Amino acid sequence: MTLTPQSLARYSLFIALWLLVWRLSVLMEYQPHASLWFPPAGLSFAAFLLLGWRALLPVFIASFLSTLWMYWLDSNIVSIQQQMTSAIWFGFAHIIAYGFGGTLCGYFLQREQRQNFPKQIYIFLLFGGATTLLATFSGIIALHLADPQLQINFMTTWLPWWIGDLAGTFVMAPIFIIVIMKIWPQLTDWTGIYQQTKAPKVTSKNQFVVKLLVLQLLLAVVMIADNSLANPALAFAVFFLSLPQMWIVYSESSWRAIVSLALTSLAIALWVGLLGMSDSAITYQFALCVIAANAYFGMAVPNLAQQNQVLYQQNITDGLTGIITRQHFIECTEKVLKRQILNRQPVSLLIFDLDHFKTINDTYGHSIGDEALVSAAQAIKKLIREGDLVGRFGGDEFLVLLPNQNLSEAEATAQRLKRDLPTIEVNGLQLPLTASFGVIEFQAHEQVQQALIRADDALRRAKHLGRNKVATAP
Ligand SMILES: Nc1nc2c(ncn2[C@@H]2O[C@H](COP(=O)(O)OP(=O)(O)OP(=O)(O)O)[C@@H](O)[C@H]2O)c(=O)[nH]1
Repeated sequence: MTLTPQSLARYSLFIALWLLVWRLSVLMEYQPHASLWFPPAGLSFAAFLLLGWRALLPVFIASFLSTLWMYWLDSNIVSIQQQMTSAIWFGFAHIIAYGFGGTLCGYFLQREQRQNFPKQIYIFLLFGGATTLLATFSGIIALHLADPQLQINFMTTWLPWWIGDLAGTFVMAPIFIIVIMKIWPQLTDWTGIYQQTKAPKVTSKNQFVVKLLVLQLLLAVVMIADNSLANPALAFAVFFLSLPQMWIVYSESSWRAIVSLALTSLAIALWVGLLGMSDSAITYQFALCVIAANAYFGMAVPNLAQQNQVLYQQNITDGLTGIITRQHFIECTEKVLKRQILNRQPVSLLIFDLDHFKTINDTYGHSIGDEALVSAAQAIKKLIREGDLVGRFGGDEFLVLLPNQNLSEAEATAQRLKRDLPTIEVNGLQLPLTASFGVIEFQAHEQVQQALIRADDALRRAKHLGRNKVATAP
């Protein structure tokens, strides 16, 4: 790693941000060694996730300085040597857990990029949960090593510690990932994760603010009720927050959903601090983690819907010619038939096959053959009416559905298409395409498959008649 003035400035900015976030968290300490909400955990996790081992030193320095800052804020006088020892132990405990968990999480997330968004979410949640748990244990061990005289009740310490780190990581790491990408814009590999989580439709800022207000109002009602009515079960009403949060997830961009989660988590911490509700703090933080995890899975839904749409389009479109596939043509035909039967209108079907197409392939090569197929499909698309349908039957055979045309009208259409088939240019030579056509009109209650068989018979007759002909079936 070469340290340029620019990278030095970036690392310094990161350390300053870490300390600022840390200061905000310790304001919400509700139990010795446990912040109600510990966003620096999210920042360290995000840093290792994106920067890998390059985050080791800056995270260590930030954690080291925060311990010294804590001693400075604390009125207890502790020797400088003791302060340094604690700072080193805490720094190590922090970087071991977050370095290991965050870097591994980053590795697995990058492997999954652009492929499976729900899988990326559970990788994030799994590693986030395990890393914060590891950080809790390594932190408590560091606490003991830093001052063996300190009486720590492990059983009452680990859960509030873990849940604070967990909330800080689950809720804040996604925001910090974006912040870190702003500090290190060259981390472009990661922008894909956010691009693919964009909701298809984004509402106005005002609508978003209204949703945020509803969320905050509901939180205020729960908090005040929990504080004023002597019923501990009321704290569980905080799970209702998942309703407005999911409303935001489904109707806003992922960025807004993430911002809303961060604001809610900050508001919960502030309310608990303001009303002195440390007894229910854990319930609120657990609820927040569950709401955040749900919200991330919810974000995958618009993304999956978009992917589905793309797959559906690929499924119904012929890759070469861009017209619809045989299967989709049949499905559309079934729908048209139902409508036309109701309206008592005729429907006709053409099937045509390019003449001596094999010779084109054999003489000029498959790419010229492909070009001929594309030209034929595009030309037919232009020659038919808006309500007509053209599809590829397979190979060099095409289908055209003609609603509101009876057999003689459809025959005339086939003659017109035959006449106007395109000419392709090969090595400066003009090569006119010709085709043979089979035409039928749907009979009452006739199934599409039966109609296709009749049209194919007519096509074969057109071929036998010498090609470049139109044959009809009665
Ligand atoms: N280039 C290209 N060729 C294809 C494609 N699909 C099928 N073919 C070829 O199209 C040819 C179809 O030939 P046929 O319809 O059996 O016969 P033909 O030479 O057109 O003769 P007639 O239909 O009897 O006039 C075969 O040589 C296939 O290999 C494709 O997507 N691209």
